[in-house]
Amino acid sequence: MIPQLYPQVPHNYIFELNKDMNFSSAHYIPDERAGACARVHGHTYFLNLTIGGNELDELGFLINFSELKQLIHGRFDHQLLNELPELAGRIPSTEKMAELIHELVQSHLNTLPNQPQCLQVFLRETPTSYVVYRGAK
Ligand SMILES: Nc1nc2c(c(=O)[nH]1)N=C([C@H](O)[C@H](O)COP(=O)(O)OP(=O)(O)OP(=O)(O)O)CN2
Ligand SMILES: [Zn+2]
Repeated sequence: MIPQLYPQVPHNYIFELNKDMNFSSAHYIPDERAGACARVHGHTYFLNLTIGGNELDELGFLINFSELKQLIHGRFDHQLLNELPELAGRIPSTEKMAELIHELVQSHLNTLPNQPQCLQVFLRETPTSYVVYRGAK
């Protein structure tokens, strides 16, 4: 995996966990204003998740790294994003994907007794294009 630089998120949590992963997906932007992106094409997305919290679980984890990978890579890798039920009614832009990933991760974190928080989603779609999403305040 190519080392990435991504912005740091300010917070006061004792622990900050970061998980990097790639997933390869096809998509299209269903509007002629998107030009060539209106045709089905693929990306190897790079994702960095930043999770914060003050309490660990009985394993000493804020959240198991592999749970985060399963939650996102397991769902989006080698899929046509436009056809996924999670994307129903949403355009699979980088912005909307980052927002959805934040929702999926935070929903999972909300089930954990130690209540970690998803502080930042960094989603790179191409070598020259990325989005940072931090959720509603
Ligand atoms: N704000 C957004 N603009 C665009 C998105 C998007 O998700 N949000 N997506 C696309 C296309 O899907 C495309 O795959 C990526 O666009 P782009 O960065 O223009 O891709 P290039 O590799 O051609 O970029 P260059 O820097 O010109 O090489 C379009 N816009
Ligand atoms: Zn694209």
